[in-house]
Amino acid sequence: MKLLTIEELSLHFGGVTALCNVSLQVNKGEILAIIGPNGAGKTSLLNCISGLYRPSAGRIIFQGRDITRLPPHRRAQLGISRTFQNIELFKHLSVLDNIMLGRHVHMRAGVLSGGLYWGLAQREEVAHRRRVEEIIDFLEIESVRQKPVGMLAYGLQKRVELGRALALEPELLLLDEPMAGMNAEEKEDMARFILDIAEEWGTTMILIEHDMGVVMDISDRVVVFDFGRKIAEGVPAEVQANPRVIEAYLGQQMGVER
Ligand SMILES: Nc1ncnc2c1ncn2[C@@H]1O[C@H](COP(=O)(O)OP(=O)(O)OP(=O)(O)O)[C@@H](O)[C@H]1O
Repeated sequence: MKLLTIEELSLHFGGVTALCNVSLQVNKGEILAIIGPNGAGKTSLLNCISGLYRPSAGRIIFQGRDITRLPPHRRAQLGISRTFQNIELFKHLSVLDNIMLGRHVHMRAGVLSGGLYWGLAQREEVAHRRRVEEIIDFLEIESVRQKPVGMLAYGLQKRVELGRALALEPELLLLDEPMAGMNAEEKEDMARFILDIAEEWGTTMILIEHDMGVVMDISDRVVVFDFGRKIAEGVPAEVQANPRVIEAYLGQQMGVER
């Protein structure tokens, strides 16, 4: 079953073509990896899906609904959540509070109604906290839950960012290089969490990743970008053996000049 359909998407920045006529489909429950050289358009695609960028042409259909013109917060309400290439957290706030912020789309009691109907606001707060605690347990960060995020090691901060994105209870989770800058052990942990999210919650994920070992291990399908165009897609083994992909990207990764 299709969760997301991208139809002939293009995105231009002045004379730069970030995306050119890209079409792809994402099935419900799958882990789709996006790979390609630097500047290929991978982050631009995620930005178009989350609503940060408005495409120059094309359509984005999520759960049968055209979301191309919806602002980011409406897409979040529909169940699209993301992490960023560079960690976007409030460094001085605790792990718990940062993840709690990810619940905002589910909060009904605003400041005013919270004051008027204190009971409702309090009940809501308790329910949200319970959910956040579950996520903290799931990500195995109980021991640092009260610590300011800025004090944590980089790998743990990345995990907190994943927690904030999960707090939205997304249908579709967009992960922009979730393992960038991590050591082997941290990468292994992150890979395990991604697989567990898919298994426990059935969350569909699109992930940008440069580490081919990780891509091969955890993704159901791989889409390859080069110069803003989709140049290949398929199951990991298929893509890895594709001569065009080897020329554009994998050869480069293995130290072969383009
Ligand atoms: N906000 C922007 N303004 C101008 N140009 C941009 C902007 N965002 C992206 N681009 C350009 O669009 C092209 C695609 O960039 P994008 O960041 O999507 O590539 P990428 O595949 O994610 O690269 P990387 O692996 O380095 O993150 C690049 O040429 C980039 O310079």
